[in-house]
Amino acid sequence: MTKTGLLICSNPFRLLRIFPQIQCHVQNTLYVHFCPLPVLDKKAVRHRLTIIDAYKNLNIINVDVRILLCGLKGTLGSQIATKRPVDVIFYDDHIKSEELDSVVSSLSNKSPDFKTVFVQPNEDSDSSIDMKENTQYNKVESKLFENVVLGGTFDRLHNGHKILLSTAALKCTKKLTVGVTDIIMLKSKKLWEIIEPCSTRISNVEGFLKDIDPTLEYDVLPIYDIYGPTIHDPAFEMIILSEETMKGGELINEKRLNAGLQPLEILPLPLLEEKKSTVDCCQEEENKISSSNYRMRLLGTVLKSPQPNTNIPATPYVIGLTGGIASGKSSISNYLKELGAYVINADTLAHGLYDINQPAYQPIIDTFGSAILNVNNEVDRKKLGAIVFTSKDKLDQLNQIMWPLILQKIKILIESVKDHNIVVLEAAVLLTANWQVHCHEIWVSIIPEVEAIKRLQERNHLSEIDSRNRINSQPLNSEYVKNANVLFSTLWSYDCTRIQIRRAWNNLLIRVSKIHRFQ
Ligand SMILES: CC(C)(COP(=O)(O)OP(=O)(O)OC[C@H]1O[C@@H](n2cnc3c(N)ncnc32)[C@H](O)[C@@H]1O)[C@@H](O)C(=O)NCCC(=O)NCCS
Ligand SMILES: Nc1ncnc2c1ncn2[C@@H]1O[C@H](COP(=O)(O)OP(=O)(O)OP(=O)(O)O)[C@@H](O)[C@H]1O
Repeated sequence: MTKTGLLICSNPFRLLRIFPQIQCHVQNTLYVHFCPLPVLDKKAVRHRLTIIDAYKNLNIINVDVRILLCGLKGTLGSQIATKRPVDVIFYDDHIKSEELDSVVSSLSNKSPDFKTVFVQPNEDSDSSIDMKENTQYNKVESKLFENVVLGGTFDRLHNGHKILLSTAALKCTKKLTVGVTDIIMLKSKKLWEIIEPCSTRISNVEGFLKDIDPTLEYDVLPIYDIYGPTIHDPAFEMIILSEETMKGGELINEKRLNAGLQPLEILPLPLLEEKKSTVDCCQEEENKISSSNYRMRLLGTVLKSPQPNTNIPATPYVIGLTGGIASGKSSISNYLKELGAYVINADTLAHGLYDINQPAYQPIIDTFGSAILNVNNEVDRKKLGAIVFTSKDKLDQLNQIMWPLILQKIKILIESVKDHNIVVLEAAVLLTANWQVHCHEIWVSIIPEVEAIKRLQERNHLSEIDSRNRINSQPLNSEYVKNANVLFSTLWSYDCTRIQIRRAWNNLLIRVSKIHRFQ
């Protein structure tokens, strides 16, 4: 298995018959270079369109495919400068030996021990229509523009993004501007908390573009509204949009006209559909290839590797499960219990401490007065909640009494666990109380604030204001996510929650068994 491959292909229409032959030999990146095609004839235009079909059908390979544009554009200069060093050069049976030699010598970034490997397409027939021409794209005429612009979020660059960017680069002859949405524009998106930082997305877009076509000038910049620079710059001539963002294109042109600028020519591209797998995939995923689907698939996986915690015993392995109010922690720990974990619930421990004769009883009366008792002289948690969730000082006072007592109970319980390897410590206050130091890893559940309010109104019969007060007494989702080794969201169906938990549990068992093997 090699990290990076370069496939020299004689004809874009043969790609799909060649890919299966080489996918098992490449681990990370596969560059594709087409031997130069005649420029500006009808066939060349069709070949350009084939890029769309190629990326569309390449989901089968789990590698980062990058189709180099120099062969298609006829702009091959003296060098093919890939960002990553090429370990293997594959070439098909129509590539002449002098063409192979020419590409090998013009490839500037090769591993010292690179190899060349001949690939025979899958079947013997020499059909050149392996990828059916997509009539949808035949409307795209061959007109080229000096200055092209497009925008997007570009989280975790996928084939849909690659089509947009490649089409823009193919239509462009001088400067390509890409607006990348800043995080402030994204807070209504699904799982926005794990969208890559804007700087990472910018550098990924720039890196991809420079890789596929180093001959153009690029300006990849953050944007803070849907317009970015499009409404001020007279130089822009064309904008590439996906079907979903057509409305944005119309708004841009309205503003341009109002500012006395030429409207942009609009090239809309259809969204790429994605076939859903029936296992290990939430049915709520979107039918198109999308970054939100990618983010959903990260739920239950390790987002950040846990660092060994040598301050606590290796066994039992303690997972701190936390997240905002009503984020589904109890549902998650119930399922983890079914899977074999020992669950400690900090809320339940706290409740027990309020009983008459238990250590919190008297300090609570001393601090909050006997008005918080009910007719049976028991602590009325509803009354206490109404006081502490509307006053930060009061909540701090309660925490100062309760947290050391709860922690004492937690430690005793963890020490007493004999017949379980994995303990789940469920606590909304895990991070604020600094109890993560008693855990080996942190698992976090998040839901959007509107959903938390809805659940608190339904489950706890709280008013919207009381719900907000409770939410505001806890860290923001983004704060929880920063600390998460594994992330869940219970925003969708119970089935979807279970898929995430099974994924996390299966991975956890592998991690834990490795740790125990090395002891
Ligand atoms: C204030 C109290 C009496 C309200 O009791 P009530 O039965 O209405 O709520 P319950 O205990 O089930 O808590 C529900 C949720 O409120 C949130 N919450 C509870 N305590 C806190 C706190 N100190 N800070 C922030 N959020 C909290 C959590 O999301 C919790 O899951 C109770 O929550 C409490 O004793 N809190 C202080 C002790 C504590 O920190 N417990 C939480 C351990 S995770
Ligand atoms: N897909 C889902 N997975 C889990 N819980 C869900 C889901 N959909 C809705 N819920 C509901 O969300 C509510 C909150 O769940 P749960 O009680 O597990 O949250 P919690 O984080 O433990 O709350 P608290 O912070 O109050 O202890 C419950 O009423 C639960 O039924």
